[in-house]
Amino acid sequence: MPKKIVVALGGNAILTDIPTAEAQKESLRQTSEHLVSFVKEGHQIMITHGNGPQVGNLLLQHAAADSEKNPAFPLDSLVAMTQGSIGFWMQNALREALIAHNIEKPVVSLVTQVQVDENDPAFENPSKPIGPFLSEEEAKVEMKKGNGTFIEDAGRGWRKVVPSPKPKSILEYPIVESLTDNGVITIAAGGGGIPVIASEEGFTGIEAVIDKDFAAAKLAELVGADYLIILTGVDNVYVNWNKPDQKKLTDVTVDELKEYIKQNQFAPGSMLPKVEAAIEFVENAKDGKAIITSLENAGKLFDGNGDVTTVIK
Ligand SMILES: Nc1ncnc2c1ncn2[C@@H]1O[C@H](COP(=O)(O)OP(=O)(O)O)[C@@H](O)[C@H]1O
Ligand SMILES: NC(=O)OP(=O)(O)O
Repeated sequence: MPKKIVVALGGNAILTDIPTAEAQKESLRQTSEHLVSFVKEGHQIMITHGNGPQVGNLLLQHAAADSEKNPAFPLDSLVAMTQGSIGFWMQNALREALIAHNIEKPVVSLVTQVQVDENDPAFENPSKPIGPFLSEEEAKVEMKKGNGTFIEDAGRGWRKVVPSPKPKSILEYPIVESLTDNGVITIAAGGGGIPVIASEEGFTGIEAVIDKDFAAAKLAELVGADYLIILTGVDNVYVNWNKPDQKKLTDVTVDELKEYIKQNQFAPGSMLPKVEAAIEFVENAKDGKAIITSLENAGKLFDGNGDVTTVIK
C-alpha cells in the first residue's frame, strides 16, 4: 500500500568529514541510493534536510568578507542560500539515482518559508548549534571577541548557537502537497525552512535557524502524511544510551517517550529534538506514525524486517 512520507535527513546524509561542495555532492549520491528504495516501493516522498554545518560555514565566510562593497547577509538569507545549494545538489543526485534504477520521476527543490512567532522565547535563548566544531579554548576566544554564544554540543565539541524558534506554519505547504499528488518528489523546508514572521508587507525574514526535524514534523502534519521518517546516524533510539545497560526502543508510545524525556534519556541538540518532533507529529496527525532510524534502513521499513524505532499514539 503506497504511503505518503516526509523524510527528514540528518547531517551525515550530506556532510561527513570533508566540507567541500564535491564531498557533499558525493554523500548525497550515496544518500540518494537509499532514498530510491522508497520510490521503488511506490511511496510518495517529500524530503527535508538539515543545514547546521553549512549555514554556520556560510556565516563565517560572510563575516570574513564583510565590507561596504561586499556586506554580510542576515542569517535568514543565509538559510535561503543553503536551502538553494543543498537542494541543487540533492535534486541532481536523486535524479541520477532514479535514472540508474530506470525510474522516471520529476524531482524539484522548493524555496520554502516557515512562519515562526517573533515572541518565541527561543529568540532570547540561542540553542541551535551551527558551523564547525571548536575546542573549548577556541570557543572561549570567539566569545571574548563578541562573536556570539558557543556551547558544548552533545559531547562532540563546541559550536556557535543561534535562536531556533518552533515552526508555526509552512507558507508553501499547499504547493508541496499539490506537487506530491502530481507525482513530483519534492525537497522542501530544507535547513528547517527560511524563518519568517508575519508583517504589514506580508512576510519578512527573521534571523534564526529552525530545527529540520520540527520543520519536517510540521510539514508532515500539514500535508496529512502517513509517516514522518527521521533518518539519522543510529538504527534506533536508545534508553541509557552509551551505557552498559543501553536498551533499544522499537515500538514505543508517545506517553512512554514523554516519561523517558522526564528522565533526561535523550541528549538536547541531538536525539531530544528528533524524539520531540516525532511526538508532535504523532499527536497532531490524524493517523500518522513516526520512525527514527538510520539511512541504511530506508529500504526495509515496511516489510516487517526493519528493527527500527516506531512512535505510535
Ligand atoms: N538516546 C539516544 N539514542 C540514540 N542515539 C542518541 C541518543 N542520544 C544521543 N544520540 C546520538 O544522537 C545522534 C543523532 O543526532 P545528530 O547527529 O545531531 O542528528 P542528525 O542526524 O540530524 O545530524 C545519534 O547518531 C547518536 O549518536
Ligand atoms: N536546520 C537544521 O536542523 O540543521 P541540522 O540538522 O544540520 O542541525
